[in-house]
Amino acid sequence: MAVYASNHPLVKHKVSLLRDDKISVKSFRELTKELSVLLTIEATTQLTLANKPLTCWSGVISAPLLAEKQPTLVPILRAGLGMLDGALSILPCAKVSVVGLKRDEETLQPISYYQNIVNDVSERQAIIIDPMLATGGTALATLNLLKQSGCKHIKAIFLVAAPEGIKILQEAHPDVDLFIGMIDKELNEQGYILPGLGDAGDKIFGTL
Ligand SMILES: O=P(O)(O)OC[C@H]1O[C@H](OP(=O)(O)OP(=O)(O)O)[C@H](O)[C@@H]1O
Ligand SMILES: O=c1cc[nH]c(=O)[nH]1
Ligand SMILES: [Mg+2]
Repeated sequence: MAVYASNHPLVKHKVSLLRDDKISVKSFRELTKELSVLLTIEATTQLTLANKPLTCWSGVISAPLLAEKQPTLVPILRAGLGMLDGALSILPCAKVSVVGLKRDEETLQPISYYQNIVNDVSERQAIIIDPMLATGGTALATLNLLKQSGCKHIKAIFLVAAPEGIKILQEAHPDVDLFIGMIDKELNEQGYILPGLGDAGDKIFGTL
C-alpha cells in the first residue's frame, strides 16, 4: 500500500482553516469541496491513457484519452457526501456507489445501514471518499464490501487521517493506495482524531 500525504501548500492551508473552532457550516462545506478537488486530482494521476483516433479541426490525430471506464466514486455516508461534488467536478462521468456506515459511539464499530454499489464495479476502479480515517473500522468495512462486490482496484481519499487507521488499512489491504490531506497525531479515548476536525459529518450537515 502506498500512503500519499499531500505536499500541496493549498491542501495544508485549507486543512488548517478547517480546524478553526469557530468555522461556519458554509465555510466547512466550501473547504471540504475545495480539498476534494485537489485530492481527487492527486488520486487520479495514474489513470491509464490510450491513444485513439480523434477528428479535430486540422484532421485526424491520435489523441490520449482515458483507456478505461471512469472510476466509481464511493462516498461513505454521511460525511463523504460533502466531498462528492468536488470529486465529481474532476470525474464528471463517474458513477457513484453509496455506502452508509455509522460508527457506534460506544464500541466505535461501524454499523451498516445502506449500500448501493454500481453493478459494473468489477470493471472499474473505485475511489472511496470520506473526510476522516480514525480507527479505520469504517474504511475497512467499505474495502471489504467493495472487494466482495468484485472490485479489484481501489483507492481512498481522506482529508485527515490518524496513524492508527492507516496501519489497520495497510495490514488488511496492502494493495489499496491512500491519498490523505493531512496525517494527524493520534486518536483520543473516544476515537476522535487529534488535533483533527471534530465530527466532520456534524459540521457538514449542521447537526452539532
Ligand atoms: O475510522 P473510523 O473510526 O471508523 O471513523 C471514521 C468514520 O467516522 C465518521 O463518520 P460517522 O460514523 O461519524 O458518521 P457520519 O458521517 O454520519 O457523521 C467519518 O466520516 C468516517 O466515516
Ligand atoms: O475525529 C473523528 C473521528 C471519526 N469521525 C469524525 O468525524 N471525526
Ligand atoms: Mg459523524
